Amino acid sequence: MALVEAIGVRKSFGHTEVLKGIDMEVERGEVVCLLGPSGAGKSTFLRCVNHLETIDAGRIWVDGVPVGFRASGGKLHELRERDAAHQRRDVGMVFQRFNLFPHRTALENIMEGPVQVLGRRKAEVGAEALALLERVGLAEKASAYPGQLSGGQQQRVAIARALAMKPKLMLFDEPTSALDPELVGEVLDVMTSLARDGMTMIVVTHEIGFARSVADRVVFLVDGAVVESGTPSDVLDDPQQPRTRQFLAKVL
Ligand SMILES: Nc1ncnc2c1ncn2[C@@H]1O[C@H](COP(=O)(O)OP(=O)(O)OP(=O)(O)O)[C@@H](O)[C@H]1O
Repeated sequence: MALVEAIGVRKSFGHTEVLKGIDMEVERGEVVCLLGPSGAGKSTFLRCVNHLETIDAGRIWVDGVPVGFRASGGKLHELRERDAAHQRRDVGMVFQRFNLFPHRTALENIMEGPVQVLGRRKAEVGAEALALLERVGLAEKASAYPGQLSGGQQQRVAIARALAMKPKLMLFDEPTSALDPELVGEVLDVMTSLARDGMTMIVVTHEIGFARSVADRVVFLVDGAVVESGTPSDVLDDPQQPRTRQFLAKVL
C-alpha cells in the first residue's frame, strides 16, 4: 500500500464544495508537488491529510490507517478530536507562516513536540534538536528567539521542529510564499536535501523550478479536482489540459 492513499475525498465549507472527489496516492519516498490556481483546494487537501479538517466523503489512509481512525488489536476505532493529535504525530506540517512559539528559542521550539507531546526526556531530546538545527544549517542560532531570525531562518527552524517528531510524511503548504525572494532558496535547499534523503513529501508550491527539479510527480488541482498528474517534464513541458496550460502560462 502507498504511504498516502486518498480516494474520492470530498469537502465542503457551507454550501461550497471545495474538494470534489480527490484520488491521490503517494508512495514511500516520493515527492509530489501540488500545483494549481488560488482557491483550487490545495491547502484544504493537505489539511484533510493531516486531520486538521474532517472530510465529508471518501477516505484517506496514511501508512495503512484511515485518517480519523486509530488501529488497535486489528480493529479501527473512530478518533475523537482530542485523539487526532495522535495521528498528526506521523505527519509533519510546515505552513506558509512559520508558527513558531515567539517566547521560546529555536532549540526550545524544536524540543517542544518530543518533550510535551511524546513525553521524552529533555536531555535526550536536546542533542537531537541540535543535530536537526545543524541539518538545516542553523546550529549557531540555537539560543535565538524567532524575532531575532530572518523569515528564511524561521522557516528552517519550523522544518526542523516538524522533523523532531520523526514523521513518516512531511506536508508543506506554500512554505516560501511569505518570504522575501532572496530567502526562498535557502528553504528550498533544505527541502531538496530532505527529498534526496528519501522523505515522503507533499508540497503545495508555486515554485515551478523546485517542482521541475525535485518532484517525482506533479499534480494539478483546479476547482477541487485533479485535472492532470504526471512527471514534471510531462506536465510542465507538455501539459495536455487547457486549464493546466492556462495556469502555467501565468506563472512561467
Ligand atoms: N475554514 C474555511 N471556511 C470556509 N471556507 C474555506 C475554509 N478554508 C478554505 N476555504 C475556502 O475553500 C476554498 C479553497 O481554499 P484553499 O485554501 O484550500 O485553496 P488553495 O488552492 O490552497 O488556494 P491558495 O493557493 O490561495 O492558498 C477557497 O475558496 C477558500 O476560501
